[in-house]
Amino acid sequence: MVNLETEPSSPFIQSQEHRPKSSIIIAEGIPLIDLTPINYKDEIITNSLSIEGLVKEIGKACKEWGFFQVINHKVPLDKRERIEECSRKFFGLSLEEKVEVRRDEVNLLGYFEAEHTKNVRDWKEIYDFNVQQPTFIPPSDDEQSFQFQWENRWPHNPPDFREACQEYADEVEKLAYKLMELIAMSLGLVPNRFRDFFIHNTSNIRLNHYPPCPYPHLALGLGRHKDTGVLTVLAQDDVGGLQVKRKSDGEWIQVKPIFNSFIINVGDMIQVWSNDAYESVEHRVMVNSEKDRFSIPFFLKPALYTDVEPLAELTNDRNPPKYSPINWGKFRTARMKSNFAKSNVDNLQIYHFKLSQ
Ligand SMILES: O=C(O)CCC(=O)C(=O)O
Ligand SMILES: [Fe+2]
Repeated sequence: MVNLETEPSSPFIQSQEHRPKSSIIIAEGIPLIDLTPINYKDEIITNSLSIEGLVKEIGKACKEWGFFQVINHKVPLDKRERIEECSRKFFGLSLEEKVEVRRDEVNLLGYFEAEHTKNVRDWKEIYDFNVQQPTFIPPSDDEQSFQFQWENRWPHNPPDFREACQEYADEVEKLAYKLMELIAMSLGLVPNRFRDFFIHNTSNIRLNHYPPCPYPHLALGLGRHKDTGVLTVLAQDDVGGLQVKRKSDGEWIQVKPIFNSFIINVGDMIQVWSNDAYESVEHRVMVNSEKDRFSIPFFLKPALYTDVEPLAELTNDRNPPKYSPINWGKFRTARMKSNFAKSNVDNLQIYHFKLSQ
């Protein structure tokens, strides 16, 4: 095991300003939203009084926090427990077995134990799979001759791993689409405004394992970052450690685990579509010296060929578009290339597409 106290050059060590403080703020926390009013089978939500209230709550949470928690979301608990169990079993395997499905330079799906965020190594191991298979790959153009591969790598153990992952993915994806309808309505758009962007989606699920760390004052499970996609639906266990940067004052606020709830956050692409009405907010994960922590984010992402730009309905002469179009496939490829290696250049961010006003 690495000793961070005696190895000041260890890749895990956060610079002074990014180390977690010993006093943590739990405060009021992010808004808690009850989704009971949405009765989703397959039909699009129809407007009613209770839905109007829900839409307002969601709009306010997206504006003020970029984060909220939901309960009564209809994702069956047994499916969530099944994937959580499979995740524990998979990470409990020997390293030799896990690296059989390890990520490589052309296919970034599978197991990985050496992720860096902002050039500092995270105290965690992960497993990624794509929700839609096969992933639709648009033909490459001259600018982008490099193509990543997108095939899931399923481990043999535990034997029901693949089934548990796919079953859970179906359920959590439905919830994400319902939330996108509510978010569309909160922006004054028709509920299905975003639907077409996801026909060939590149959404993925990540299993995160944060082992106990003897140096929680020096390292982070996951360094500060914003999610690049559209929307994240996160299942965290009861250990806690996720912190969100509060927009009002920049303080790091701990997100209290609530049994059978999901944490939802706005990603960079909603920020662009909404022309900054809803901003993607920084978050990070603290480690602790005693307990393993597990979490499972679902990242809703558009098709690779999507050009993401401020929506026409949300811009006008007084509020002109703040971004030039961002091609999701190119953006993602640039990010994935930079994720792989430690580098000193800042990776591609949406602010690089900001138009000067
Ligand atoms: O583990 C968590 O609570 C958060 C994970 C996260 O932010 C991410 O994987 O992007
Ligand atoms: Fe994140």
